[in-house]
Amino acid sequence: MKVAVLGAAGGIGQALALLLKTQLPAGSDLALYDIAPVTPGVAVDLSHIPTAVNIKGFSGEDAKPALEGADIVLISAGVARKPGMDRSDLFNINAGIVKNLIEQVATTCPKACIGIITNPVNTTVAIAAEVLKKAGVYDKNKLFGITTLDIIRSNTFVAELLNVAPTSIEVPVIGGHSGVTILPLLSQVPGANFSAETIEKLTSRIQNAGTEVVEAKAGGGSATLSMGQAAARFCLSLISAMQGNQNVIECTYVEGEGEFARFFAQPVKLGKNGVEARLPIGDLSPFEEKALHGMLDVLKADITLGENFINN
Ligand SMILES: NC(=O)C1=CN([C@@H]2O[C@H](COP(=O)(O)OP(=O)(O)OC[C@H]3O[C@@H](n4cnc5c(N)ncnc54)[C@H](O)[C@@H]3O)[C@@H](O)[C@H]2O)C=CC1
Ligand SMILES: O=C([O-])CC(=O)C(=O)O
Repeated sequence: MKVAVLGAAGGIGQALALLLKTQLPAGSDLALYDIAPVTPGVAVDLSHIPTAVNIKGFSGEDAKPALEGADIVLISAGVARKPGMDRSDLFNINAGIVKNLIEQVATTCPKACIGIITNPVNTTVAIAAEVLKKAGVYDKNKLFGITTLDIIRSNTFVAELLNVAPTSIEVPVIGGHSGVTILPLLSQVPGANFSAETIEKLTSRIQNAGTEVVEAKAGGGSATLSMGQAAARFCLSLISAMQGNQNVIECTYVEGEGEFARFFAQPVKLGKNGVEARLPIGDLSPFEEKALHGMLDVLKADITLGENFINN
């Protein structure tokens, strides 16, 4: 199994690389790529950790040496938010970065599963899909927007309120990955009978948790360590499913049947070739129904922006 991390010298990339170096199955290969010249050094640094994971670092304009033979490609290359910015403000720079990297994926490892972390995820995933389609290698079961951070945040905040172990909670989060498009399904959490007021406040906190970190870091970036953990969880789930484990389920932003929007975060069953089945979102409370229908214009516009970036 080979995993390539693109953007590996960044805040997320380094945290993710550390977690993968220590948690990938024995015998795995881990390739780190970033335009920053420090990247081979990040790999040398991590190579001193005694795990059976082979690690190599690559820098410069060419991502292909890192991508050769990759089974999974995780992309966090790009710029992060500063206070006062919205995720959509990152589009101008990050759209081109994702386009360029996905073009290299399409020619070097077209069968790899791809996890997009770079914001705005609602849009960058659409960009990736259109680039892969143009290259004739798009497989909608192998392209994921990584929304796991929304899930782990929800788990943490709900566990705090219920005063239970954080690891005992699993909140499904559907929609997309920005503002109102992030919809935690709190009504589906067993044992959580929150009041309407608590649900409203908690939903809003989860939707704005990225901003909570951006403001707390006061100009020094956005969530990196929790995102590293979230991406590592997603990657390890995917690997587990690719290796034949059954019933590996994660919420992730994928192209589905288009019932709500072309791309939509929902629970999926992962398997040997990426998405094995898209699972129903289940019963929604009236509050969640309203929020779901309220988000769709925003989500669809985010997706169209990405599609037009490649096709117009
Ligand atoms: N999906 C999610 O839930 C989350 C997404 N993010 C997003 O992840 C992205 C990365 O965030 P951080 O790691 O904090 O930023 P960072 O600035 O610490 O790291 C980004 C890295 O990308 C590299 N890079 C820039 N252009 C590149 C290119 N053309 N090719 C290769 N590498 C390139 C930079 O050299 C840098 O090392 C941002 O867009 C951020 O908004 C952040 C948190 C959560
Ligand atoms: O808020 C940001 O800019 C980074 C992000 O996506 C998150 O922390 O959820």
